[in-house]
Amino acid sequence: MAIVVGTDLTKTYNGLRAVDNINFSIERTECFGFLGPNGAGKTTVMKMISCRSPVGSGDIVVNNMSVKTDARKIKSVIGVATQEDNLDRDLTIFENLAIYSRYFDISKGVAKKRIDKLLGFFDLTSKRDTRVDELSGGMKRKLIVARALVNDPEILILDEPTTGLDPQARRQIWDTVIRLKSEGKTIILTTHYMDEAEELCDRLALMFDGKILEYGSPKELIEKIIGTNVCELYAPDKESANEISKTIPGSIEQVGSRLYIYGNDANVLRRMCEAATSAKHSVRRATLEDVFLKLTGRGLK
Ligand SMILES: Nc1ncnc2c1ncn2[C@@H]1O[C@H](COP(=O)(O)OP(=O)(O)OP(=O)(O)O)[C@@H](O)[C@H]1O
Repeated sequence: MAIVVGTDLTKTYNGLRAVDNINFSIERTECFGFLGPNGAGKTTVMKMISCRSPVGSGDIVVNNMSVKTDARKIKSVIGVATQEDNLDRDLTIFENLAIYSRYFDISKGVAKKRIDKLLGFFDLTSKRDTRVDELSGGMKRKLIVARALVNDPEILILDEPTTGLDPQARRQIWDTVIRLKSEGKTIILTTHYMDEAEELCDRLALMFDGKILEYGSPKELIEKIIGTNVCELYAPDKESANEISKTIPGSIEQVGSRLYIYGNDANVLRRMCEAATSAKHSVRRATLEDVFLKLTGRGLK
């Protein structure tokens, strides 16, 4: 059953259509991702879902309530881990969480129990009384996610949860998302990392220039738009890539001197490239990055 439904959603900033007539439906307890490059409109959608920015036109219904009329109630069922670090740097981890819990009128006793549980869950108990200033980037990010859970929301929004983190801290956030999902939370996340989207998301909306280009599970999207494999071919220059592309049948994308040749059978792809040119090439499994490249002519970065 859908828990969040966006219909004909548009948002314009000074004439710029940051979100351009999109439709989406997020199921209860799934992890749904908005994947797209910088400026695609992902954060703007998150702000509208969480009632932090009014919808331009169209509507979003959360738990059968419209963001236009029921913002207060919707805010009580959503937790938001924002992209920017807006923690209070002079306060400790515990104080940051305790202050936040007051916005939701949670009694001191309940808040303390919930915070202690969250600190355990996020492996931050030993840092309970440490000031935010003294935490690593990964710990701060975990604290931002923990803070989003203080009101025990049904829906957790994670806006670019791992941008700028090292691989180990990234993995910790991923494990946390997987655990929260298994506990029944609905998770909505934005990312421009295709590996993150593939690892965490049950379904995805691929966003570009304010629009949703495609919608589905990572596997469905890859199979539908690319197939199973990609041969990446490195021509000496753009002109020769152009010439080579004319001799290879099938679905091809060119970016400068590089050709991306799509197909299902790795051996067929390899033989096709070998027959066409002596230029260096390699065959690998298709990814969401390939899907983006094919749909937009550019990558996610
Ligand atoms: N408050 C604002 N005022 C004016 N323009 C805005 C505002 N917020 C976002 N925009 C513009 O809207 C577009 C979409 O921005 P948004 O932050 O939603 O994209 P994004 O996909 O989340 O990008 P990123 O990955 O960089 O966070 C961009 O062109 C951005 O400059």
